[in-house]
Amino acid sequence: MASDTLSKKIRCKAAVLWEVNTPLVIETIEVEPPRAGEVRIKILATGVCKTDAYLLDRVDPSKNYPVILGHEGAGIVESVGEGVTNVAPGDHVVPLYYPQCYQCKFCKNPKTNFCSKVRATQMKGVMPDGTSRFRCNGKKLFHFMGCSTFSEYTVVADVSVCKVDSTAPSEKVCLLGCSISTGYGAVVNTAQVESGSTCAVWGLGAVGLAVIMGCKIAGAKRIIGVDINSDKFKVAEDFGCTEFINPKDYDKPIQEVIVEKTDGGCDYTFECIGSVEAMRASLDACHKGWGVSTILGMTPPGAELTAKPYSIVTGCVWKGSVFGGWKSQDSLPTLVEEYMQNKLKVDEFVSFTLPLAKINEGFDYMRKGVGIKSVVIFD
Ligand SMILES: NC(=O)C1=CN([C@@H]2O[C@H](COP(=O)(O)OP(=O)(O)OC[C@H]3O[C@@H](n4cnc5c(N)ncnc54)[C@H](O)[C@@H]3O)[C@@H](O)[C@H]2O)C=CC1
Ligand SMILES: N[C@@H](CCC(=O)N[C@@H](CSC=O)C(=O)NCC(=O)O)C(=O)O
Repeated sequence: MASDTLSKKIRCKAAVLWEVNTPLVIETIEVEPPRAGEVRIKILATGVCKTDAYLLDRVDPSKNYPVILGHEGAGIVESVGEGVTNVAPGDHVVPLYYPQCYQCKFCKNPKTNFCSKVRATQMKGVMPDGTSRFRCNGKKLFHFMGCSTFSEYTVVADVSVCKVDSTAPSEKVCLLGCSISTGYGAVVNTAQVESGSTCAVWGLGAVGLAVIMGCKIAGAKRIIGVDINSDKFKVAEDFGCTEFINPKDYDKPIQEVIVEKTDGGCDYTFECIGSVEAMRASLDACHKGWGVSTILGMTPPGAELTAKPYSIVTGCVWKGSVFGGWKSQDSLPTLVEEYMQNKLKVDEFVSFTLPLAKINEGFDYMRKGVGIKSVVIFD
Protein backbone atom coordinates (compact mmCIF):
# COMPACT_ATOMS: atom_id res chain seq x y z
CA MET A 1 0.00 0.00 0.00
CA ALA A 2 1.39 3.42 -0.95
CA SER A 3 2.77 5.18 2.10
CA ASP A 4 2.42 8.65 0.53
CA THR A 5 -1.15 8.83 1.84
CA LEU A 6 -0.19 8.13 5.46
CA SER A 7 -1.61 10.70 7.90
CA LYS A 8 -2.97 12.73 4.99
CA LYS A 9 -6.48 13.35 3.71
CA ILE A 10 -7.22 11.21 0.66
CA ARG A 11 -9.24 12.61 -2.23
CA CYS A 12 -11.16 9.82 -3.96
CA LYS A 13 -14.42 8.89 -5.66
CA ALA A 14 -17.51 7.89 -3.72
CA ALA A 15 -21.22 7.40 -4.42
CA VAL A 16 -23.03 10.00 -2.32
CA LEU A 17 -26.72 9.94 -1.40
CA TRP A 18 -27.58 13.63 -1.01
CA GLU A 19 -31.26 13.07 -0.18
CA VAL A 20 -33.89 10.32 -0.27
CA ASN A 21 -35.54 9.31 -3.53
CA THR A 22 -32.61 10.57 -5.61
CA PRO A 23 -29.93 8.51 -7.37
CA LEU A 24 -26.46 8.22 -5.89
CA VAL A 25 -24.06 10.81 -7.30
CA ILE A 26 -20.41 10.00 -7.96
CA GLU A 27 -18.43 12.74 -6.24
CA THR A 28 -14.83 13.46 -5.33
CA ILE A 29 -14.71 13.38 -1.55
CA GLU A 30 -12.08 13.86 1.15
CA VAL A 31 -11.40 11.04 3.59
CA GLU A 32 -9.56 12.00 6.78
CA PRO A 33 -6.81 9.79 8.23
CA PRO A 34 -7.92 7.32 10.90
CA ARG A 35 -7.94 8.55 14.48
CA ALA A 36 -7.12 6.41 17.54
CA GLY A 37 -8.89 3.06 17.33
CA GLU A 38 -9.78 3.54 13.65
CA VAL A 39 -8.77 1.94 10.37
CA ARG A 40 -8.68 3.49 6.88
CA ILE A 41 -9.45 0.95 4.16
CA LYS A 42 -9.02 1.03 0.39
CA ILE A 43 -12.25 -0.64 -0.71
CA LEU A 44 -11.83 -3.12 -3.58
CA ALA A 45 -15.40 -4.35 -3.95
CA THR A 46 -18.82 -3.89 -2.41
CA GLY A 47 -22.18 -5.58 -2.74
CA VAL A 48 -25.41 -3.64 -3.21
CA CYS A 49 -27.83 -4.73 -0.48
CA LYS A 50 -31.54 -4.21 0.08
CA THR A 51 -30.74 -2.47 3.37
CA ASP A 52 -28.86 0.22 1.40
CA ALA A 53 -31.87 0.55 -0.90
CA TYR A 54 -34.11 1.36 2.06
CA LEU A 55 -32.11 4.53 2.65
CA LEU A 56 -32.53 5.55 -0.97
CA ASP A 57 -36.17 4.73 -1.31
CA ARG A 58 -37.91 5.73 1.85
CA VAL A 59 -37.79 8.56 4.29
CA ASP A 60 -36.55 7.31 7.64
CA PRO A 61 -36.76 10.14 10.16
CA SER A 62 -33.88 8.64 12.12
CA LYS A 63 -31.52 8.90 9.20
CA ASN A 64 -28.98 11.55 8.35
CA TYR A 65 -28.16 12.81 4.87
CA PRO A 66 -25.96 13.32 2.88
CA VAL A 67 -24.52 9.87 3.47
CA ILE A 68 -22.16 7.32 1.94
CA LEU A 69 -24.03 4.01 1.97
CA GLY A 70 -22.67 0.47 1.56
CA HIS A 71 -21.95 -2.12 4.23
CA GLU A 72 -21.03 -5.26 2.26
CA GLY A 73 -17.42 -4.61 1.30
CA ALA A 74 -13.91 -5.97 1.11
CA GLY A 75 -10.62 -4.14 0.84
CA ILE A 76 -7.05 -3.56 2.01
CA VAL A 77 -6.00 -1.60 5.09
CA GLU A 78 -4.28 1.66 4.02
CA SER A 79 -3.41 2.90 7.52
CA VAL A 80 -4.40 2.48 11.15
CA GLY A 81 -4.80 4.90 14.04
CA GLU A 82 -3.11 4.74 17.40
CA GLY A 83 -3.82 1.63 19.45
CA VAL A 84 -5.14 -0.56 16.61
CA THR A 85 -3.85 -4.12 16.99
CA ASN A 86 -6.30 -6.40 15.17
CA VAL A 87 -5.36 -5.30 11.63
CA ALA A 88 -2.31 -3.68 9.98
CA PRO A 89 -1.60 -1.81 6.71
CA GLY A 90 -1.70 -4.21 3.77
CA ASP A 91 -4.08 -6.67 5.42
CA HIS A 92 -7.03 -7.86 3.36
CA VAL A 93 -10.14 -7.11 5.40
CA VAL A 94 -13.92 -7.15 5.51
CA PRO A 95 -15.73 -4.27 7.29
CA LEU A 96 -18.28 -5.47 9.85
CA TYR A 97 -21.60 -3.65 10.27
CA TYR A 98 -22.16 -5.78 13.34
CA PRO A 99 -19.01 -5.06 15.39
CA GLN A 100 -17.43 -7.28 18.01
CA CYS A 101 -15.64 -5.31 20.76
CA TYR A 102 -15.04 -8.27 23.13
CA GLN A 103 -15.65 -5.84 26.06
CA CYS A 104 -19.39 -5.26 26.37
CA LYS A 105 -21.80 -7.58 28.17
CA PHE A 106 -23.22 -8.73 24.84
CA CYS A 107 -19.83 -9.71 23.42
CA LYS A 108 -19.09 -11.61 26.63
CA ASN A 109 -22.37 -13.55 26.35
CA PRO A 110 -22.35 -16.49 23.93
CA LYS A 111 -26.14 -16.17 23.50
CA THR A 112 -25.92 -13.16 21.16
CA ASN A 113 -23.82 -11.52 18.47
CA PHE A 114 -25.11 -8.07 19.41
CA CYS A 115 -22.36 -5.58 20.41
CA SER A 116 -23.11 -2.32 22.16
CA LYS A 117 -19.70 -0.64 21.92
CA VAL A 118 -20.23 1.59 18.92
CA ARG A 119 -23.90 1.07 18.13
CA ALA A 120 -24.89 4.37 19.72
CA THR A 121 -22.72 6.19 17.19
CA GLN A 122 -22.20 3.76 14.31
CA MET A 123 -25.88 3.34 13.56
CA LYS A 124 -26.31 7.13 13.80
CA GLY A 125 -23.86 7.73 10.96
CA VAL A 126 -20.78 8.88 12.83
CA MET A 127 -17.56 7.40 14.16
CA PRO A 128 -17.34 6.39 17.84
CA ASP A 129 -16.07 9.90 18.76
CA GLY A 130 -19.25 11.36 17.26
CA THR A 131 -17.65 12.91 14.17
CA SER A 132 -17.40 12.06 10.45
CA ARG A 133 -14.26 11.36 8.40
CA PHE A 134 -15.93 12.32 5.11
CA ARG A 135 -16.40 15.71 3.44
CA CYS A 136 -17.58 16.72 -0.03
CA ASN A 137 -17.52 20.27 -1.37
CA GLY A 138 -17.03 21.50 2.21
CA LYS A 139 -20.04 19.57 3.51
CA LYS A 140 -19.90 16.80 6.11
CA LEU A 141 -21.07 13.38 4.87
CA PHE A 142 -22.52 10.82 7.27
CA HIS A 143 -21.22 7.28 7.56
CA PHE A 144 -23.59 4.29 7.23
CA MET A 145 -23.73 1.25 9.51
CA GLY A 146 -20.10 1.87 10.47
CA CYS A 147 -18.91 0.79 7.00
CA SER A 148 -19.69 3.22 4.11
CA THR A 149 -18.26 0.93 1.46
CA PHE A 150 -19.58 2.89 -1.55
CA SER A 151 -16.30 4.83 -1.49
CA GLU A 152 -12.80 4.14 -2.75
CA TYR A 153 -11.59 4.78 0.80
CA THR A 154 -13.48 4.53 4.07
CA VAL A 155 -12.72 4.76 7.79
CA VAL A 156 -14.14 2.26 10.27
CA ALA A 157 -13.75 1.54 13.99
CA ASP A 158 -11.25 -1.24 14.71
CA VAL A 159 -14.01 -3.33 16.29
CA SER A 160 -15.83 -3.18 12.93
CA VAL A 161 -13.22 -4.85 10.75
CA CYS A 162 -11.40 -8.17 10.55
CA LYS A 163 -8.54 -9.63 8.58
CA VAL A 164 -9.33 -12.35 6.03
CA ASP A 165 -7.36 -14.65 3.72
CA SER A 166 -5.46 -12.38 1.29
CA THR A 167 -5.91 -14.88 -1.54
CA ALA A 168 -9.71 -14.77 -1.33
CA PRO A 169 -11.23 -12.73 -4.18
CA SER A 170 -12.55 -9.42 -2.82
CA GLU A 171 -15.30 -9.22 -5.43
CA LYS A 172 -16.78 -12.39 -3.96
CA VAL A 173 -15.99 -12.35 -0.24
CA CYS A 174 -17.48 -8.86 0.10
CA LEU A 175 -20.84 -10.67 0.06
CA LEU A 176 -19.86 -12.53 3.23
CA GLY A 177 -19.93 -9.10 4.89
CA CYS A 178 -23.72 -9.24 4.91
CA SER A 179 -26.32 -11.18 2.92
CA ILE A 180 -24.73 -14.63 2.59
CA SER A 181 -23.48 -14.83 6.18
CA THR A 182 -26.86 -13.50 7.34
CA GLY A 183 -28.97 -16.15 5.64
CA TYR A 184 -26.60 -19.06 6.26
CA GLY A 185 -26.08 -18.13 9.92
CA ALA A 186 -29.82 -17.76 10.56
CA VAL A 187 -30.13 -21.45 9.70
CA VAL A 188 -27.10 -22.89 11.49
CA ASN A 189 -26.83 -20.49 14.47
CA THR A 190 -30.27 -19.03 15.13
CA ALA A 191 -32.80 -21.68 14.09
CA GLN A 192 -30.38 -24.63 14.22
CA VAL A 193 -32.19 -26.60 11.56
CA GLU A 194 -31.82 -30.38 11.88
CA SER A 195 -31.39 -33.00 9.21
CA GLY A 196 -34.73 -34.19 7.79
CA SER A 197 -36.56 -30.93 8.60
CA THR A 198 -39.28 -29.29 6.57
CA CYS A 199 -38.49 -25.60 5.99
CA ALA A 200 -40.14 -22.67 4.22
CA VAL A 201 -38.41 -19.47 3.12
CA TRP A 202 -40.25 -16.21 2.35
CA GLY A 203 -38.32 -14.07 -0.17
CA LEU A 204 -35.88 -15.59 -2.66
CA GLY A 205 -33.42 -12.70 -2.87
CA ALA A 206 -29.81 -12.99 -1.74
CA VAL A 207 -30.71 -13.46 1.93
CA GLY A 208 -33.42 -16.06 1.21
CA LEU A 209 -31.13 -17.99 -1.14
CA ALA A 210 -28.45 -18.05 1.56
CA VAL A 211 -31.07 -19.47 3.94
CA ILE A 212 -31.89 -22.15 1.35
CA MET A 213 -28.17 -22.93 1.00
CA GLY A 214 -27.98 -23.30 4.80
CA CYS A 215 -31.06 -25.51 4.98
CA LYS A 216 -29.61 -27.78 2.30
CA ILE A 217 -26.26 -27.98 4.13
CA ALA A 218 -28.17 -28.77 7.36
CA GLY A 219 -29.85 -31.70 5.57
CA ALA A 220 -33.41 -30.36 5.35
CA LYS A 221 -35.72 -32.78 3.54
CA ARG A 222 -38.17 -30.22 2.14
CA ILE A 223 -37.33 -26.56 1.43
CA ILE A 224 -40.34 -24.57 0.25
CA GLY A 225 -39.58 -21.23 -1.42
CA VAL A 226 -42.20 -18.46 -1.33
CA ASP A 227 -41.90 -15.44 -3.62
CA ILE A 228 -44.24 -13.20 -5.63
CA ASN A 229 -41.69 -13.14 -8.47
CA SER A 230 -41.80 -16.51 -10.22
CA ASP A 231 -38.56 -15.67 -12.06
CA LYS A 232 -36.80 -16.43 -8.76
CA PHE A 233 -37.83 -20.04 -8.66
CA LYS A 234 -35.28 -21.51 -11.06
CA VAL A 235 -32.28 -20.12 -9.22
CA ALA A 236 -33.81 -21.12 -5.87
CA GLU A 237 -33.98 -24.69 -7.16
CA ASP A 238 -30.28 -24.50 -8.04
CA PHE A 239 -29.62 -23.52 -4.41
CA GLY A 240 -31.61 -26.48 -3.04
CA CYS A 241 -35.25 -25.39 -2.94
CA THR A 242 -37.51 -28.44 -3.42
CA GLU A 243 -40.91 -26.73 -3.91
CA PHE A 244 -42.14 -23.29 -4.88
CA ILE A 245 -45.17 -21.25 -3.97
CA ASN A 246 -46.18 -17.94 -5.53
CA PRO A 247 -48.82 -16.41 -3.21
CA LYS A 248 -50.38 -14.74 -6.27
CA ASP A 249 -51.45 -18.19 -7.50
CA TYR A 250 -53.71 -18.81 -4.46
CA ASP A 251 -56.89 -17.17 -3.23
CA LYS A 252 -56.30 -18.09 0.40
CA PRO A 253 -53.59 -17.17 2.93
CA ILE A 254 -50.33 -18.80 1.98
CA GLN A 255 -49.79 -20.13 5.50
CA GLU A 256 -52.93 -22.25 5.07
CA VAL A 257 -51.57 -23.63 1.80
CA ILE A 258 -48.28 -24.53 3.47
CA VAL A 259 -49.93 -26.11 6.54
CA GLU A 260 -52.00 -28.31 4.20
CA LYS A 261 -48.98 -29.29 2.10
CA THR A 262 -46.88 -30.18 5.13
CA ASP A 263 -49.20 -32.22 7.35
CA GLY A 264 -49.64 -29.47 9.94
CA GLY A 265 -46.87 -26.99 9.22
CA CYS A 266 -43.13 -26.54 8.92
CA ASP A 267 -40.40 -27.29 11.43
CA TYR A 268 -38.61 -24.07 10.46
CA THR A 269 -39.67 -20.96 8.56
CA PHE A 270 -37.65 -17.87 7.61
CA GLU A 271 -38.84 -14.38 6.65
CA CYS A 272 -36.36 -12.72 4.27
CA ILE A 273 -38.44 -9.84 2.86
CA GLY A 274 -39.08 -7.19 5.50
CA SER A 275 -42.90 -7.53 5.39
CA VAL A 276 -44.88 -7.80 8.63
CA GLU A 277 -47.57 -9.76 6.75
CA ALA A 278 -44.99 -12.31 5.62
CA MET A 279 -43.56 -12.47 9.16
CA ARG A 280 -47.00 -13.31 10.51
CA ALA A 281 -47.57 -15.86 7.75
CA SER A 282 -44.22 -17.47 8.53
CA LEU A 283 -45.24 -17.93 12.18
CA ASP A 284 -48.66 -19.32 11.25
CA ALA A 285 -47.04 -21.78 8.83
CA CYS A 286 -45.07 -23.36 11.70
CA HIS A 287 -46.02 -26.76 13.05
CA LYS A 288 -47.85 -26.59 16.36
CA GLY A 289 -45.72 -27.68 19.31
CA TRP A 290 -42.26 -27.10 17.85
CA GLY A 291 -42.19 -24.89 14.76
CA VAL A 292 -39.63 -22.07 14.79
CA SER A 293 -40.06 -18.92 12.70
CA THR A 294 -36.94 -16.77 12.24
CA ILE A 295 -37.28 -13.16 11.09
CA LEU A 296 -34.44 -11.68 9.05
CA GLY A 297 -36.15 -8.94 7.01
CA MET A 298 -35.83 -5.26 7.94
CA THR A 299 -39.14 -3.36 8.23
CA PRO A 300 -39.95 0.34 7.82
CA PRO A 301 -39.56 2.43 11.00
CA GLY A 302 -42.49 2.03 13.40
CA ALA A 303 -43.62 -1.35 12.05
CA GLU A 304 -45.27 -3.66 14.58
CA LEU A 305 -46.02 -7.39 14.59
CA THR A 306 -49.17 -9.15 15.71
CA ALA A 307 -49.64 -12.84 16.46
CA LYS A 308 -52.24 -15.10 18.01
CA PRO A 309 -51.05 -15.82 21.58
CA TYR A 310 -52.42 -19.34 20.99
CA SER A 311 -49.64 -19.98 18.46
CA ILE A 312 -46.97 -19.10 21.00
CA VAL A 313 -48.71 -20.82 23.94
CA THR A 314 -48.92 -24.05 21.99
CA GLY A 315 -45.23 -24.07 21.29
CA CYS A 316 -44.40 -22.11 18.16
CA VAL A 317 -41.37 -19.88 18.60
CA TRP A 318 -40.61 -16.51 17.02
CA LYS A 319 -36.91 -15.68 16.69
CA GLY A 320 -34.91 -12.91 15.03
CA SER A 321 -31.48 -12.95 13.46
CA VAL A 322 -29.08 -10.15 12.53
CA PHE A 323 -25.88 -10.99 10.64
CA GLY A 324 -26.80 -14.63 11.04
CA GLY A 325 -26.02 -14.67 14.73
CA TRP A 326 -22.29 -14.66 13.93
CA LYS A 327 -19.95 -12.96 16.40
CA SER A 328 -18.42 -11.00 13.59
CA GLN A 329 -14.66 -10.70 14.18
CA ASP A 330 -14.48 -14.34 15.32
CA SER A 331 -16.54 -15.78 12.50
CA LEU A 332 -15.90 -13.89 9.28
CA PRO A 333 -12.39 -15.33 8.65
CA THR A 334 -13.82 -18.85 9.07
CA LEU A 335 -16.69 -18.13 6.67
CA VAL A 336 -14.14 -16.93 4.11
CA GLU A 337 -12.18 -20.17 4.60
CA GLU A 338 -15.35 -22.24 4.16
CA TYR A 339 -15.92 -20.44 0.85
CA MET A 340 -12.32 -21.04 -0.23
CA GLN A 341 -12.82 -24.76 0.55
CA ASN A 342 -15.99 -24.80 -1.60
CA LYS A 343 -18.19 -25.49 1.42
CA LEU A 344 -20.21 -22.30 0.85
CA LYS A 345 -21.60 -20.92 -2.39
CA VAL A 346 -20.60 -17.31 -2.99
CA ASP A 347 -19.76 -16.93 -6.71
CA GLU A 348 -23.27 -18.14 -7.55
CA PHE A 349 -24.82 -15.05 -5.88
CA VAL A 350 -23.08 -12.57 -8.19
CA SER A 351 -25.30 -11.68 -11.16
CA PHE A 352 -23.75 -8.33 -12.14
CA THR A 353 -20.35 -6.72 -11.63
CA LEU A 354 -20.33 -2.96 -12.17
CA PRO A 355 -17.90 -0.05 -11.95
CA LEU A 356 -18.68 2.58 -9.31
CA ALA A 357 -20.01 4.90 -12.03
CA LYS A 358 -22.84 2.41 -12.69
CA ILE A 359 -23.80 1.73 -9.07
CA ASN A 360 -27.34 3.04 -9.61
CA GLU A 361 -27.88 0.21 -12.13
CA GLY A 362 -27.31 -2.25 -9.28
CA PHE A 363 -30.21 -0.68 -7.39
CA ASP A 364 -32.36 -0.76 -10.53
CA TYR A 365 -31.73 -4.51 -10.93
CA MET A 366 -32.70 -5.06 -7.29
CA ARG A 367 -35.89 -3.02 -7.55
CA LYS A 368 -36.89 -4.89 -10.74
CA GLY A 369 -36.06 -8.25 -9.16
CA VAL A 370 -33.52 -9.06 -11.88
CA GLY A 371 -30.65 -11.37 -10.88
CA ILE A 372 -29.43 -11.94 -7.32
CA LYS A 373 -26.62 -9.54 -6.38
CA SER A 374 -24.75 -6.65 -7.98
CA VAL A 375 -21.14 -6.19 -6.94
CA VAL A 376 -19.33 -2.90 -7.54
CA ILE A 377 -15.64 -3.31 -8.33
CA PHE A 378 -13.29 -0.38 -7.71
CA ASP A 379 -10.31 0.27 -10.02
N1 LIG B 1 -31.20 -9.55 9.42
C1 LIG B 1 -30.11 -9.12 8.80
O1 LIG B 1 -29.00 -9.12 9.36
C2 LIG B 1 -30.21 -8.67 7.40
C3 LIG B 1 -31.42 -8.38 6.86
N2 LIG B 1 -31.54 -8.01 5.56
C4 LIG B 1 -32.88 -7.76 5.10
O2 LIG B 1 -33.36 -8.96 4.48
C5 LIG B 1 -34.38 -8.62 3.53
C6 LIG B 1 -34.09 -9.30 2.20
O3 LIG B 1 -32.92 -8.78 1.64
P1 LIG B 1 -32.47 -9.23 0.15
O4 LIG B 1 -32.53 -10.70 0.01
O5 LIG B 1 -31.19 -8.54 -0.12
O6 LIG B 1 -33.64 -8.56 -0.70
P2 LIG B 1 -34.10 -8.84 -2.20
O7 LIG B 1 -34.83 -7.64 -2.65
O8 LIG B 1 -32.96 -9.31 -3.01
O9 LIG B 1 -35.12 -10.07 -2.06
C7 LIG B 1 -36.40 -9.95 -1.52
C8 LIG B 1 -37.30 -10.97 -2.21
O10 LIG B 1 -38.59 -10.92 -1.60
C9 LIG B 1 -39.57 -11.03 -2.62
N3 LIG B 1 -40.82 -10.47 -2.11
C10 LIG B 1 -41.12 -9.16 -1.93
N4 LIG B 1 -42.36 -9.04 -1.39
C11 LIG B 1 -42.83 -10.30 -1.22
C12 LIG B 1 -44.04 -10.83 -0.70
N5 LIG B 1 -45.00 -10.04 -0.22
N6 LIG B 1 -44.18 -12.17 -0.66
C13 LIG B 1 -43.22 -13.00 -1.14
N7 LIG B 1 -42.05 -12.55 -1.65
C14 LIG B 1 -41.86 -11.22 -1.68
C15 LIG B 1 -38.98 -10.30 -3.80
O11 LIG B 1 -39.57 -10.70 -5.01
C16 LIG B 1 -37.51 -10.69 -3.69
O12 LIG B 1 -37.24 -11.86 -4.44
C17 LIG B 1 -34.39 -7.09 3.49
O13 LIG B 1 -35.41 -6.64 4.34
C18 LIG B 1 -33.03 -6.71 4.04
O14 LIG B 1 -33.00 -5.40 4.58
C19 LIG B 1 -30.46 -7.96 4.73
C20 LIG B 1 -29.23 -8.25 5.21
C21 LIG B 1 -28.98 -8.56 6.60
N1 LIG C 1 -30.43 0.13 11.86
C1 LIG C 1 -29.56 0.68 10.83
C2 LIG C 1 -30.23 0.57 9.52
C3 LIG C 1 -29.89 -0.68 8.85
C4 LIG C 1 -30.31 -1.87 9.65
O1 LIG C 1 -31.40 -1.92 10.13
N2 LIG C 1 -29.38 -2.82 9.74
C5 LIG C 1 -29.66 -4.05 10.38
C6 LIG C 1 -29.09 -5.21 9.68
S1 LIG C 1 -29.62 -5.32 8.02
C7 LIG C 1 -28.25 -5.44 7.15
O2 LIG C 1 -28.24 -5.37 5.99
C8 LIG C 1 -29.17 -4.03 11.76
O3 LIG C 1 -28.00 -4.04 12.01
N3 LIG C 1 -30.15 -3.99 12.63
C9 LIG C 1 -30.00 -4.08 14.02
C10 LIG C 1 -29.69 -2.79 14.69
O4 LIG C 1 -29.42 -2.87 15.89
O5 LIG C 1 -29.69 -1.73 14.04
C11 LIG C 1 -29.20 2.10 11.08
O6 LIG C 1 -29.78 2.65 12.01
O7 LIG C 1 -28.36 2.63 10.35
